[in-house]
Amino acid sequence: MRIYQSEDYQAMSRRAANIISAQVIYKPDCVLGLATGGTPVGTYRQLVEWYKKGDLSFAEVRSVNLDEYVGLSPHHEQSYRYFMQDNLFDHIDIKPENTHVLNGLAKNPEAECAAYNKLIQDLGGIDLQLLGMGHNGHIAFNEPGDDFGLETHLVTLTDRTIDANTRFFDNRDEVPRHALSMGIKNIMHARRILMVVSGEDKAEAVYNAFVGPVTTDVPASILQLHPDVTLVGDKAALSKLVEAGVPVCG
Ligand SMILES: O=P(O)(O)OC[C@H]1O[C@](O)(CO)[C@@H](O)[C@@H]1O
Repeated sequence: MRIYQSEDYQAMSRRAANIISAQVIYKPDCVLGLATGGTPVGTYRQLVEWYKKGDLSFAEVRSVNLDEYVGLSPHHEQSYRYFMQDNLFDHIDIKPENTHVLNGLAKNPEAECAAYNKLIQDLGGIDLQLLGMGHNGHIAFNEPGDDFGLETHLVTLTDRTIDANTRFFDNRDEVPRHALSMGIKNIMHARRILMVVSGEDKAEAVYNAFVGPVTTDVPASILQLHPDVTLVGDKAALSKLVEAGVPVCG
């Protein structure tokens, strides 16, 4: 596992975008696993900037997103499909048919999840999976206690996640209670994993995930068992790791 410590959010975003760029340059038709949430926004902004400068092309890239809220249409401003269009897809040359986000309006969520697992397999698996992490150590919407063996599945969000995501909605009641999410098994099958973390409020989760025991209580702790993980964080988010003496690259 490699840990890169960046001065601040902007530097962290640039570093993460560099890693994604390298993946796209080395394998132009790679499969990128993409994430939503506040943390990767700066990474996407940087990728768009480089694309606009002509440094990068996504023309052959395929993408699969981690999760989607149940009940939100792709046009809802808080849906993850909307987020991806708004933050990345609408600004680069990725082909619309090559971008994949779970359908939160699927009549049969189980069939939607099964089809998504097959899609990932048919694409040849994920080359690089970008991840953020929740305060309770969740990755995608895999909440504490969820089975590590799950593939894409229907999730009931925890109160803590609903609280954390209320900032994106008008009020707490509007936050969906369910989501469709890739499972830990899908994530662990990605060839490479890139996690981005920012802010002091994530420091404890980062510590628990990478220094604590591997346990379903902290879903991200499973990443300790993945052979190719890169963690990119700002100083604040990595502060407890550094205090504990975990070696980090500058
Ligand atoms: O980057 P943020 O906004 O802190 O979110 C962290 C995590 O929470 C989620 O947004 C889901 O609640 C994930 O998609 C993300 O990895």
